[in-house]
Amino acid sequence: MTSDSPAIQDLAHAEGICYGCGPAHPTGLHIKSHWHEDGVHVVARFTPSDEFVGWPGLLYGGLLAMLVDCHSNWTAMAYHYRAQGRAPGTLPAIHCVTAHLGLDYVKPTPLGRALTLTARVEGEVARKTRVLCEVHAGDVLTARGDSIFVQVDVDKLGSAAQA
Ligand SMILES: CCCCCCCCCCCC(=O)SCCNC(=O)CCNC(=O)[C@H](O)C(C)(C)COP(=O)(O)OP(=O)(O)OC[C@H]1O[C@@H](n2cnc3c(N)ncnc32)[C@H](O)[C@@H]1OP(=O)(O)O
Repeated sequence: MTSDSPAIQDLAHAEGICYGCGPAHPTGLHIKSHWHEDGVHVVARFTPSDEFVGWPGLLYGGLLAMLVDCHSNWTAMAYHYRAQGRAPGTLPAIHCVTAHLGLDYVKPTPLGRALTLTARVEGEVARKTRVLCEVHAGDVLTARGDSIFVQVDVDKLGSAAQA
């Protein structure tokens, strides 16, 4: 993993204020996604602190959904940039939103341990893109995502919310 290079979020949308992945959110999670050296997967690491507790010692499932949502979405966007033969941060910017978030909780996810999220596009990258994501705590697979992300014209998102 090329984690010493800038994250896709920092390259593509440094001013982003998404709670999960926006680099500019003052108190957000600041999820950072990087291409794996295999050129197929996009990887993020996150160590949940005790405030995100569900059952004692275990991660709250909603937080896990946030991690999978944001990382999978950035995986979709990274594939879009690559399919167009250009780097994140080049114009025009590419934006996707979650249409469907699918998540299986496979094993309890511990607090205080580094989680590794490994995602890839399944099938073709297109306006509607399917992303598979696995969450591991050490060697243990704790969650599996299967989600759909749709490319949008971001200028229309705000007006849609006010309609
Ligand atoms: C500044 C920016 C920073 C960007 C910084 C990044 C921030 C990251 C944020 C993390 C991600 C989020 O949480 S985003 C926030 C949560 N998501 C949202 O608010 C999205 C709300 N939903 C929508 O706006 C809309 O439903 C859309 C855009 C998803 C789709 O509407 P549309 O544009 O009219 O397109 P539509 O024709 O209906 O659908 C396109 C294709 O997707 C399929 N499709 C649509 N919905 C679904 C669905 N639930 N499950 C499966 N497939 C679906 C359709 O069948 C179709 O397939 P086919 O016929 O073509 O085969």
